[in-house]
Amino acid sequence: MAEQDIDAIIRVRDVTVQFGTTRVLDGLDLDVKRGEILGFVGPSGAGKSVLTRTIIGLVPKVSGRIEVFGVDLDAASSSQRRAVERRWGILFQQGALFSSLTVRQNIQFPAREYLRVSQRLLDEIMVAKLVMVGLKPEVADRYPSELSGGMIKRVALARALALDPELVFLDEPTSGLDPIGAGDFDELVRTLQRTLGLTVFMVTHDLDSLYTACDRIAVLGNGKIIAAGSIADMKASQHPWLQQYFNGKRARAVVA
Ligand SMILES: Nc1ncnc2c1ncn2[C@@H]1O[C@H](COP(=O)(O)OP(=O)(O)OP(=O)(O)O)[C@@H](O)[C@H]1O
Repeated sequence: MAEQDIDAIIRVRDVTVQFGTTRVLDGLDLDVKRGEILGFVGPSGAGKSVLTRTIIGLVPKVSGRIEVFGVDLDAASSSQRRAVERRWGILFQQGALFSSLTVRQNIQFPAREYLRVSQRLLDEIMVAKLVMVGLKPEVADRYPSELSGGMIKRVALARALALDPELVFLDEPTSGLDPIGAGDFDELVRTLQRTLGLTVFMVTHDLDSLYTACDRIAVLGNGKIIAAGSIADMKASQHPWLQQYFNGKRARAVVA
């Protein structure tokens, strides 16, 4: 086995997904390496969320193979699958929090599902995670409707971190935040990734996030990865979508 394969926390091979006759992913290959923040971009509707949901097993694939932590999730037993799920955390784009649950209940949700521990320990874990994402323990008994957009994202991140994951999926984590809030969130993700040694798979449209938070970028187009590499690689690409995205007006605003 090649060394880069050993370091791939997520390995996607020849994956095809379609809905009815519409093929969204078409023989897609992608590696996410241990300890990196991979920014996953592409045109709206290209299938970024579909790939994320396919990796975590929420969308069935027509063909192909996906390994997470070296485990082929199709071949895994339910207990092996649960063991893998226990090692990842997810921040979904929509419905980031359960609106009928308090912050405390939201953050404790995964722990209740996967751990058999006392309420006291659950509360300790919850407070530790709130502090980790820069929130005060006092927000624990508020409902999502009583929080700002930035606080909701932070609570959702705290919930994603509840089980001390090694891998985190973030689906457009900065969408809906103002540029300062988004910048703060990027910095938080970067800091947590460094201190906790996380591997992060981040779907984003946010050019600032790609510049400041991501180690590597993969671009989805026509159901496949059309480019993967550094910002410099993206800017040097002759692909029309990459040219427009990384060298267009908005890109210049970011680097100016
Ligand atoms: N459950 C589903 N049933 C049918 N079609 C679906 C389903 N989920 C996604 N699609 C279709 O798959 C395509 C890719 O959707 P997806 O949400 O992954 O795009 P995306 O790249 O994440 O877009 P955006 O950047 O706008 O969030 C879209 O055409 C979408 O309508």
